Amino acid sequence: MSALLKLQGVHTHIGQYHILHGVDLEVPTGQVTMLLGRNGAGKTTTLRTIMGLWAASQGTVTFDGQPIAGKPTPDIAQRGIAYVPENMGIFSDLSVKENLLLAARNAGTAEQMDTQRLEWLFGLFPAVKKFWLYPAGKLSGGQKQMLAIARAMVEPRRLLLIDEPSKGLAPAIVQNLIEALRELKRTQTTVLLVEQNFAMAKALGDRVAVMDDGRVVHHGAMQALADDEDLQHRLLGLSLGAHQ
Ligand SMILES: Nc1ncnc2c1ncn2[C@@H]1O[C@H](COP(=O)(O)OP(=O)(O)OP(=O)(O)O)[C@@H](O)[C@H]1O
Repeated sequence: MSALLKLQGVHTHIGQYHILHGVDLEVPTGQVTMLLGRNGAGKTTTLRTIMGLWAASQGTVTFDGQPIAGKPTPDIAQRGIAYVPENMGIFSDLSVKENLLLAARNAGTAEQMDTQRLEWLFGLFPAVKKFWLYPAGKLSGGQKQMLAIARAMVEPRRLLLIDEPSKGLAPAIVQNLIEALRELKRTQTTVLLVEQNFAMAKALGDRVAVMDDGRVVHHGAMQALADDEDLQHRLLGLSLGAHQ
């Protein structure tokens, strides 16, 4: 399986702090790769470094065979990478429709949005259709996540980076989100998904990379980690049965 995205020996400094210490990571085409690890392990910094929001001080980032480290963020986005940050970047006062329109670079009105694509997104995220004319701020936490992901996908993308979509959501809502992302997975979109919720990771991941202290300390099949409670405990500090 070829890697759509590859990081080799990536170091990132934020000001005087040395945060990433040589990250090696491969994201295979058409699969969901989970990026796990304890708080502060460097997961968000890795996504931001891929997007060019932090500059890698050393190492290479290759997307579709082309080096992208050091390129400006709009250039990286233009190549087909979309980023859904943890705070989602939704405009609360604008309607769901307006939020989507803003993300559609080539559409000035809803009528100009690719209708087939819009229907596809409505199918994946029914809340987006249901609350089309509502202010986005009125949506629940789970619905906002779905809107944020729909925004990232309003134009065809080759790689989605999603940062902890389950954060702060009630378990029933997490379940809805898992269902929606399962649908997305069926479309073979390539996804790199940061998560702390192990149930979500198990439900969605094909591959997994685990970070600790600014490095990837484990990578492999998600199923192998899901089947190995000792390894989960060692890598993630999960107490047995927790987060399941
Ligand atoms: N803007 C910043 N300035 C200084 N240090 C930062 C900054 N952003 C992150 N860090 C530090 O970098 C380290 C990695 O943070 P990062 O957010 O990448 O971790 P994470 O694995 O995503 O964790 P979390 O799940 O808590 O978000 C942490 O020690 C954090 O305090």
